[in-house]
Amino acid sequence: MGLPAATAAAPPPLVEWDWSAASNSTLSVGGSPLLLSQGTLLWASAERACRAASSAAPPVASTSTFYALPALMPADHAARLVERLRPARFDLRADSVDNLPAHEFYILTSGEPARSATPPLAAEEEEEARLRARLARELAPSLARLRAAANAQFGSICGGGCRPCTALVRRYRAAERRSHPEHVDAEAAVTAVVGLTSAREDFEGGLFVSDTARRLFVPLRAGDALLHSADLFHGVHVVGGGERWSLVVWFRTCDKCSMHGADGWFAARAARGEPIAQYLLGRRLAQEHSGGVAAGALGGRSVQQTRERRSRAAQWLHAAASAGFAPAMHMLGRASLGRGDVRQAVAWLRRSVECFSYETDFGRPPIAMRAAHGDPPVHLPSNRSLLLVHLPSNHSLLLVHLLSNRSLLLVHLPSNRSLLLVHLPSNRSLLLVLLTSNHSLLLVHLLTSNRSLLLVHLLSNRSLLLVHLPSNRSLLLVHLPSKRSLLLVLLTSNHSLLLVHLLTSNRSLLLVHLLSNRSLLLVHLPSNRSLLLVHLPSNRSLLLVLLTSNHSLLLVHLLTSNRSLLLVHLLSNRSLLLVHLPSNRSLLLVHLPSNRSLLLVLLTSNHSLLLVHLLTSNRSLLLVHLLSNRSLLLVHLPSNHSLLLVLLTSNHSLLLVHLTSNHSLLVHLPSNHFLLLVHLTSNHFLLLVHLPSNHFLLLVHLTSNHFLLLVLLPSNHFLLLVLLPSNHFLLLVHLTSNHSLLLVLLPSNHSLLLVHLPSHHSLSIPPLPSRPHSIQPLPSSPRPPYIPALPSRRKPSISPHLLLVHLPSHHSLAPPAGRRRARCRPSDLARILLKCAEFGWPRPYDQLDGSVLTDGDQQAQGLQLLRRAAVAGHRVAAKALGEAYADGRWGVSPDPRLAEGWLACANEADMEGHACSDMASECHAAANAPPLMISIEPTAATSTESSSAHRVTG
Ligand SMILES: O=C(O)CCC(=O)C(=O)O
Ligand SMILES: [Fe+2]
Repeated sequence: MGLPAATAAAPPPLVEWDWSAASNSTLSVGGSPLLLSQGTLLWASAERACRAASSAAPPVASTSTFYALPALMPADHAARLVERLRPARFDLRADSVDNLPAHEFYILTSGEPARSATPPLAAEEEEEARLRARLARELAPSLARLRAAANAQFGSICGGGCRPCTALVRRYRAAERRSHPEHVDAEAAVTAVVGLTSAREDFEGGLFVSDTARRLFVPLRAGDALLHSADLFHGVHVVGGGERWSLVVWFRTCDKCSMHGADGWFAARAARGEPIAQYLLGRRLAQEHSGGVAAGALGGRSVQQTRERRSRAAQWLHAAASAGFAPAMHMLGRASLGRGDVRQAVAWLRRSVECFSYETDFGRPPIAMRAAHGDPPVHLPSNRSLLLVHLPSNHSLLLVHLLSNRSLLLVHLPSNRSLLLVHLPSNRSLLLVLLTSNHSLLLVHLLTSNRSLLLVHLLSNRSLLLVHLPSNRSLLLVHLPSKRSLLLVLLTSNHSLLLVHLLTSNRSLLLVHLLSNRSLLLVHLPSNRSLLLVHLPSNRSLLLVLLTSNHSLLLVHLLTSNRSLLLVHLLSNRSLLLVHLPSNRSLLLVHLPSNRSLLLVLLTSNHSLLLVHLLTSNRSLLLVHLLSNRSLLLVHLPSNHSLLLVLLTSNHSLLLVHLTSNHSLLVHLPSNHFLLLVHLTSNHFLLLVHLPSNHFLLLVHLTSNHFLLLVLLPSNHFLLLVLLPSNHFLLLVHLTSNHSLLLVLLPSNHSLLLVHLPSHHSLSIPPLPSRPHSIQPLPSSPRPPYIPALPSRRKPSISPHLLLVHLPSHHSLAPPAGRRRARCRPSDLARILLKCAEFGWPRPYDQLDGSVLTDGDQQAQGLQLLRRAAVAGHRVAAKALGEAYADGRWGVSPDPRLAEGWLACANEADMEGHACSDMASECHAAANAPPLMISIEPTAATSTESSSAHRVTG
């Protein structure tokens, strides 16, 4: 499969920055001294294997300088800031670095207390505004010290004009976010990071700097700060437990918080051949042409100028990539993806991952894009949770997520759009949700810790079937058909059975109670409120009580042990009672009350008992038959023609059949306490649960589209799950008692995917035989440096604990290139994306950048998705739309004004990070316009960046 993750080296060790060589200096700020410890990161030449053969000379080495400011802020101020923010709502917007929820709280934007990012209730909004203002006040002395240091140490960047424009608090903790992949802060002139909790005390790891060969952790304690410029490649990784909080301050220049004067300081270094500077320059040019930092100049730029900037951006990025600089390769990959060139994108992104010397999340390509290229994408985040996505050729989607706490989340979306979701949390409970294409819902929740089982089945006819099997082995079954009758069966741990059938249509009630001593209690309350009660105690005598609405009482007690008969009849109203005891000792009893219901009891010579109760008012029929072998047969046929049948055989097993007018339910409970439940709904769904006495659970679900779901949970906590949809796709998940996971996937193309993940935490994806790479120059780039095929540079590290085998039908480990391509059309991907969008998955367009859809015959949908994403504040989408209108790609007519409008939206997002949601309303008019039909009312040109977006109509 040749996954990038498979070829990545081992996770980086926790190496700390060595400050012993740092040169210290002191700055006086407001009369008090500020200690500065200088660190230097040397960008050594990239490994030869990562460099292009065409770049003969090794790249120019360069350095990135940064400063540690010990105790910049008093530690108790840092602690107070954390405490104030603990109850606050953190922003979960997609992070611009890794697209995952950011978990950050903005205090300042544009140098002022930030506005709320998401519109909350007014009262909450006000409270947040007060909190921000208060934090801004409290932070002012620390920000002043940082500002002085930034202007003093980075004078060539700031020109003395740097001011704190953005301040935000980030939080890293379990179940939220543990890391922030490597990046440069390209949109800040200078950055300061202040630790709010202490490395080594509150957490391990934390902030690190990287030269792509290794990560060096900078152990900031609460109150310590790190000051750096855009050429510092850095990230965060918190190892193990613990909580890290940090204050991030982005400095920009002049009163308007722009990048004026601070955006080109690396140009000369780029020209000298420093890859990091070439990368920054390429990035910034790319940003500018798409409405990036130099927004002010955008209004006046022609489409031709935009093209030129893009081509220059590509040239610089190619230069850095040729020198083996992995982040530049990553950016070129993203650019290829934006153009819909999936193959080229994969080549670049794969290379960017390989050119790191350690395992990192940086550059991990979007999941679906990798799937489109034919690789079952495996995502292994640094917290060692496992995300596996398999997109077989039939476009069904299988997603398995195994979290570090060993809980398992499995989502299967077959091509017929039914959805299967299995969640197996670490406490070994199982949650299974199946939403088929006809919108019926199956939900199984199995809490293995106490072994209780909850099963909810909501059929498309809106009838509801609920089975609850708690740990004490009692069984509760509720069936609520669409006609609102209710069937409830309770089988308690002492093996007594309670069955309640409430037909709401006529409101008659049937209740059967089979006690643990195996006596039977039966109560029938028809709509006319007469009461029929049959009690068959364990000594096999029969007690029958009938209390009609007219208060007459009929009581029959038949003691079979001595065969004596006791009969009491109290007729309050002239109803008729008839008792017949023939010579063969059979007994016939007929009761015809004034309401003309009929009660008939027949005790034949072989001592079997037949009881018929026909309530003529609603014509429902109740029949009890106690055969000589002492089995009991009970038939209830209510007026709605549903049929309820209970048979208690001589071996005390119970057979219960409920056949409603829609042909639905059958339950069999044999004497050895096996439970067999078959549910056959009118739309031919079949649900079968088998629970043998040794607590194995077998569940089979066969929907009308021939989808088969089978779950087997043996008593030793093994879990076996087999899923066979109509397209012959087989999924088998086996979770053994030692908590290791075995997953077998056999798609319709007969390829086999097997993942074995043992219980201990060591997890790695084994590599597969390396395939030759062929990275082609980007078509849009004017004579870009050519990067030839490279040999795999590292020896794969095979973990003995993980077995991953992918065996396609022709038994080779990698399908031939032609076939791979055949499966990898962007239009396949488009279908998947549309499907995701249909299910309302969170921001599918984020994963795909939306733009893959704009390839081929689905441009209109692609544009619509991009538009939706842009309106939601997604700057990549706004950028892509802007570029589309600038170039006239994806079938849109070139339109400089629209291009400008969308790029301005993207730019606003770039500038403020969180301003997209506000821009959403400004972009709204443009966004709601039907695709390809947008026109602009002619207006006088204005200089404001985003005003054109307001003017869009149609
Ligand atoms: O949290 C940190 O220490 C740094 C975060 C960071 O690098 C950023 O937000 O750009
Ligand atoms: Fe950063």
